[in-house]
This record gives sequence, structure tokens and C-alpha cells, in this order.
Amino acid sequence: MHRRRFLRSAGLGVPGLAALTSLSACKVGPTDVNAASASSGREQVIVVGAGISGLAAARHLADRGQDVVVLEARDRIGGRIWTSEEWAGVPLDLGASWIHGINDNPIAALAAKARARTVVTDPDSSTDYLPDGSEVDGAQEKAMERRQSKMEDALAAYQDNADEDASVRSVVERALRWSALSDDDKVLASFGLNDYEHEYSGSVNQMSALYFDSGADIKGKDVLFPRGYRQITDLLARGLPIRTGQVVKHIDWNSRGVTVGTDKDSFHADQVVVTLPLGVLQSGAVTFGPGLPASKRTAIDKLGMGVLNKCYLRFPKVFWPDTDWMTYIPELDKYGQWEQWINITRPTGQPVLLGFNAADFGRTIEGWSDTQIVDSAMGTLRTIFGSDIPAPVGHQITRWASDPYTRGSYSYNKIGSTPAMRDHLAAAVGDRVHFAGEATHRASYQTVHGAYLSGIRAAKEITD
Ligand SMILES: Cc1cc2nc3c(=O)[nH]c(=O)nc-3n(C[C@H](O)[C@H](O)[C@H](O)COP(=O)(O)OP(=O)(O)OC[C@H]3O[C@@H](n4cnc5c(N)ncnc54)[C@H](O)[C@@H]3O)c2cc1C
Repeated sequence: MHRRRFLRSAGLGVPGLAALTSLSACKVGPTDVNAASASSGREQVIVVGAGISGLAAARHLADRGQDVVVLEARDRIGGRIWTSEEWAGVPLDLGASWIHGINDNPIAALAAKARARTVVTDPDSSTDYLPDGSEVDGAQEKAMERRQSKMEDALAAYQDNADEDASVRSVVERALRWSALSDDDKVLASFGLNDYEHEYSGSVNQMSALYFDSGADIKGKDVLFPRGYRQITDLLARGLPIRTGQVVKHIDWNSRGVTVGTDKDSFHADQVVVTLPLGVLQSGAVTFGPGLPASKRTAIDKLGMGVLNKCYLRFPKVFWPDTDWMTYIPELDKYGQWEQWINITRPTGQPVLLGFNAADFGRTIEGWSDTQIVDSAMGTLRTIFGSDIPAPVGHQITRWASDPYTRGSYSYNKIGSTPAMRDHLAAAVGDRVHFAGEATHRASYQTVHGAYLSGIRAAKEITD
């Protein structure tokens, strides 16, 4: 989730529209994705995974006349794009919400093609609350901005001068002379550290100070989809042969071709595009024969898979301000808990709040029951808005780290990793096995557009 309100970001620029594939020349007519052929014949290309990168690759290949089949473990497409229809008339995104930076963003072009309505959210439209629930005033906000600039300057100086990596936390604590800070100052600085965790999904104890922000800068406004992000994946998937409920177990290749074995079938093709999330690759749930090159195995081991979880709460009425964001600065013993909230009322017209939890706390609460999570969220909301606020009438909660088909939310740069490792992750093996997915995009990892562009890149390795 990219929301740099207090912090400046530096970067390289988002890749342009050139890669946007044509949607007009579907090779196969419109079909229900689940109704694709049940045979396991030989295709030219197998795509593993029906997330945005796999769909982008398959779309590109099918539009250029390749026989392609997409194998997807889940009973739905979209992967980390997942629009819940559980509450009638209120589609909610449990994975990605935003197009981050609409300027030159291929997803913005797809949204226009899908005629999908978007709503801008403004990181500066925010109400911020202190540990006791009182609102941050102008002077306090200025002080926070100064502190956070200091943190960012310390990290930038480290990147310029250090030749050894260290954690974001250790560099910041050293620069702020942590042990000499008052508890109040530590509370504010901790809030700043957790902001990095919400942006990059890794723990600041493990995030690389040298490379945590190595990705591209976000250009333009952030927009979200009141009718859900699935409009984008549905558009890309139209007419593609997609086999859902196929859990890939092994991918083997030799000079004659590729065999992909699932829990049900065996598929054969000339080439395969693998879009398994980094967390799945790390888990070893899918084996590769005759084995992956050492550089790719190192990249899989060293890059980090972070966590960002969502908790939607639906109330009988609105009791919060009409800013897009609300932030809460907790006491030190509640580090990282319920610090960031977004007001879903404006996009949906419904009294719904969305609370985020990232990194360690985001991971910890996956072991809690829904009731425990909602109680914990309500504790923070009651501190801010008082004990007489209504109880929620519904909730929807994600547990991305426990999900066997992603094992985390998105990749981040962990101590010991380097940006070049993303290129190693992306590299084809033996001209038969191609790799895509958000973690393989050096400039725009962590994003939908990065994943999309990686799928196009992998497909072009086959067609160009
Ligand atoms: C909570 C959350 C919020 C986010 N917010 C944003 C945002 O606002 N904006 C943004 O740009 N990005 C956001 N992201 C990141 C974005 O969602 C991802 O970068 C992007 O969707 C990843 O696409 P992908 O194709 O690489 O992977 P995925 O979408 O994960 O696709 C991989 C596919 O492979 C399938 N698969 C896994 N294992 C197997 C197997 N063994 N056999 C067969 N299939 C398998 C999975 O089911 C999945 O469908 C968010 C992510 C999360 C989790």
C-alpha cells in the first residue's frame, strides 16, 4: 500500500503504456473460465497462475495466435486481485485496491477500456489521532513531518555512504539517538517506522536500509475502483482457456518440452510461464526439474515476502470524519496496531471502514479468531471516537500470509537481497521456463502494474 503522506519518495518512473496488449483480437470466443477444455493435450504454452501477471501473459500470447492454457489452483481468477461480493451491492477489494499513480500506468488504460469507474483518494486528506484519541493539531503535525524527514534523510545518507546493509530500524534508531529520546518522541518515531511497514509490507527489523525503496516512484494520483478491481482481471481473462482448481505440484522440462503436473492432471507444452508468488516459490510447494539455477534459488531465498492485511468493518451509521484517511498513533506497547484506516464511505456510499495491519502485527493476528481481531480494532476506534460508537454489523478479514497460494501479500527488499535479484528471479531457464509476477519486476514490484508488465515481458520472450 503506497501512501507517503509524511515521507518523500525517490524513484525512477513507472514504465509506460507501450506494453499494453490489444484486447480486441481474442483468439478464443467468450467462455466461462471454468468451462475451459477438460483435456490435457499439448499446448504451445502453459501459464501457471491466473493473477494479473498470468492473465497479461496469456492475453498477449492468445492475441498473437499461440495455443495457451492457464492453470490456476483456486476456484477463482485474479490471485491477489480479489473483489468480494459478500455484501450485496458493496464490492470490496480484499487484495489490491489502488492503481498507484495513474500517469503512464497500463492499468489506468485497462480501466478506461473496461469502462471501470475510479475514485481518487488523497493521502493529504487525513485525520490523525494521538494515543489518547485526541486529534493531532497543526503544530504536532509539523513536528511529525520534521521527525519523519529526519528519518528519511538518515536512510538516504546511509544509502549514499554505507557499504554494508543494515535494517531500516537500526539505521533510524542510530540517527535519532533512540536511547536518549523521551517516550513521547519514541511513540512518534515508531509511528513513522510503521509507516514504512505499511508501504513496503516487511518488518523494519528485516527491511534493507540500502534497498527498501529501490522501486520506481509513483507518478500521478492514486485511484480505486468502487465496483471492484476484478473489472480489470475479468477484462483480461475474457475468452482465455483457464483451468481453475488445478494445483500445480511440479514443473519439469527437457529438450523436448515442458510437463506441468497438478493434483489432478498432467499438462504438456513447448514452454511455460510461471507466475507463482514469491511466497509460494519459497515454500517449496512446487518442485522444478531438473532444478533452478543457483542465482534464481538465491533470489528466492533472499528476497522478502511481506504482509499487509485488511479488516473491513461495516457499521449501522457513519461516526468518523469525511477525510479519506485516518491514522492512529499507538503507545509503544501497541506498536504497529491499527495505525492506518481508510474511509470507504465516499467510494461506496456505505458506512464501511477499512483498517490495515502490516508486517509483524499483520502476521500475528492471522492466528487470532475473527472476533478477537474485530475486538482489537474496536478497541482503537473506541479510544478515538468514544465508548458509545455502535458495534459493527459485519466484517471481512484477510489472512494473506496463511493463504497457501500466496503465503504473504507482496515482496520487499530484505537485508541480504539486492535489486539485481529481481532480474535473476525474472530470468528464463533454458528458453523453456519463463517467470513473471510482481516480485520479478525490478522497478515496480509490489504493484498490480508491475505484475502486469512482468507478464507481458515473459510473453514477449516467447513471441518476439
Ligand atoms: C492486501 C493487499 C493489498 C494490495 N494493494 C495493492 C494496491 O492497492 N495497488 C497495487 O498496485 N498493488 C497492491 N497489492 C499488490 C498486488 O495485488 C500484487 O502485486 C499483484 O496482484 C500480484 O499479481 P501476480 O500475478 O504477480 O500474483 P498473484 O495475483 O498472486 O497471481 C498468482 C496466481 O498463482 C496462483 N497459484 C499459486 N500457487 C499455485 C499453484 N501451486 N498452482 C496453480 N496456481 C497457483 C494463485 O492462486 C494466483 O492466482 C496488494 C496486495 C495485497 C495482498
